[in-house]
Amino acid sequence: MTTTFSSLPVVDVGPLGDPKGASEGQLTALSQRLYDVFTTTGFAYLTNVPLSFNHEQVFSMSREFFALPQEEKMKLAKRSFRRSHQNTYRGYFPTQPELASDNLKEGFEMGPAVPIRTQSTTSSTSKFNLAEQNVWPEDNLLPARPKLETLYVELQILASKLLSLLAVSLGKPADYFGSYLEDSLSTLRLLHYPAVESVASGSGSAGSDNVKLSCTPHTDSGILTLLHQDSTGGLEVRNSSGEWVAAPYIPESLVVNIGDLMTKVSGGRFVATMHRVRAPPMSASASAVTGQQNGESQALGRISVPFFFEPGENCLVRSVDGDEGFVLYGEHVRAKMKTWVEFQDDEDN
Ligand SMILES: O=C(O)CCC(=O)C(=O)O
Ligand SMILES: [Fe+2]
Repeated sequence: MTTTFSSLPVVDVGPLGDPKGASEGQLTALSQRLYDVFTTTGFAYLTNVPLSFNHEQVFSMSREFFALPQEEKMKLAKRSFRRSHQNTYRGYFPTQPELASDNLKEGFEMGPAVPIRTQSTTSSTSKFNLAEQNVWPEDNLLPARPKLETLYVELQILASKLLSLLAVSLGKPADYFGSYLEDSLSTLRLLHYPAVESVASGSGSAGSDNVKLSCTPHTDSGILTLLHQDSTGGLEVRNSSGEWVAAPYIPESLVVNIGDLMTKVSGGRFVATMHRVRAPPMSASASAVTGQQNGESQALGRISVPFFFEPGENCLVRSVDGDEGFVLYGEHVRAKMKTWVEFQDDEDN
């Protein structure tokens, strides 16, 4: 159950990056701490994360992508946006102001760089190929590509370390989630929320319900999300009293949260907490996509970079209590996609 928290807890995961390896005592303490936060808030900040890129580097990789001319981004559009394209799951999605003005975001999604070889058992009737290869801009239009690929690998390693700790916290061996790593489909998503004209800077309190949103209230559908957010702010998390609690920027931290499927896996112990993102005001200057112009920072919105840890398509996902049957991850994600705005078009999934 979510609790009536009024701020998100901070978890120092420094020991995970210790080159000498974390001690047994440190791992036990971290495992217990993660259990505590995921059974109460379902959300936390992670500090001292073992990644080679700092925030400025991550956000500049992302800005590099969004600063590409729209026609270059549209060359990478998923098939729901460009019928002639082959890519269905990876690639670019543009903003959809008509379909979803309260979900105003453009994004670029990448999966593993190494091709997935295992044949899917869930794809025969679906038009989505979850195991498809990444798409990238031509030539040297995106020099950040190798860094993004490295970031992906490092986030996958961090997620797998966190999963080991969670397994132990649930009374299972540290390698209990090993099968989730096989042909894992994890997604690194670059998101840009354009600034919205009608939003005054600093308007409305975090608790207010009457606010303009750029990402509607939702729970994440999968296992675990690791989020880089820039200093614009706007992420809010709902507590058990229904209040929206601000999750402001903490320099160099990642936000971590539990997805719906992990709630099932944990036998209902871990909570997938509802969250939303407020529309960035025009005066937000943290994440100018095109950078400095005439010496002034351009107010172009918010950048965030969620990494969704996803098992392989054929992974059997079941409760640690062994009492609820199982779901194939591929089936789970295909069912969820029908509800996501960036996969909507006029055909069935
Ligand atoms: O941009 C954010 O801070 C959150 C994004 C998010 O919740 C999502 O993509 O699932
Ligand atoms: Fe989310």
